[in-house]
Amino acid sequence: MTRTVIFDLDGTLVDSRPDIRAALDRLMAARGHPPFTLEEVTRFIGDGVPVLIQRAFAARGLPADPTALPAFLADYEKHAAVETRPFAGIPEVLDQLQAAGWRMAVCTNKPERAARLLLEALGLAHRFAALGGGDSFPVRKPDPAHVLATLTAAGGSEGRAVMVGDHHNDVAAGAAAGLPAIFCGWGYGLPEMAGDAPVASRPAELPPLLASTLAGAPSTSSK
Ligand SMILES: O=C(O)COP(=O)(O)O
Ligand SMILES: [Mg+2]
Repeated sequence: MTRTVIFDLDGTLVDSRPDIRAALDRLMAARGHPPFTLEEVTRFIGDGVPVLIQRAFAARGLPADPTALPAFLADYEKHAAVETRPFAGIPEVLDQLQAAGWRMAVCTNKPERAARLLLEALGLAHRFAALGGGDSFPVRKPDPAHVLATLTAAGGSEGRAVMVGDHHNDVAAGAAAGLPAIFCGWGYGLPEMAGDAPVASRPAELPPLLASTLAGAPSTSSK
């Protein structure tokens, strides 16, 4: 029976911070505000673009602006793959997992259209059986329904799936969905966000860790 790995996107498969930061800085510059540091932007990422914008505006003491989200997205979608690249080792890991028969999906809080454009620009889109974006379903991570809907769309089954991500939202959504999770130490999350999840410190550790994590997980499905 097929095994499925559900990957988070930002901070897990791709280092998207430079282009998120650039689009955010253009948004702020248009309002007469200075750019953010990479560290500031790192803390804004993880809960989707609407929250990213809220955090950026709050950091500059700006009131909410309903025009900011569509302006950011229109700009970011055009420039999502200028500097964004897969983390070193990720393409090889995807090759290995595919060869080992793993089905792969992406469950990201990034809006679906931007995520799809980015994966296509990087030549990675064809790898994934499903893409669940931050606006694909009525809920998003840490809500487990986001993970489960992505798993269903990929044709996977709950007892044979693992969630892989770099943020507390990924670990929490996986756990609440009944899926074991692996925390990616190379991403944007703080180390304590791993909780009890096993930690991969670099992408090459993922294939063996995925196999052992799934083997050690209680089976919740006979499908
Ligand atoms: O868009 C975000 O804030 C985070 O996206 P991710 O879920 O792929 O990490
Ligand atoms: Mg992430």
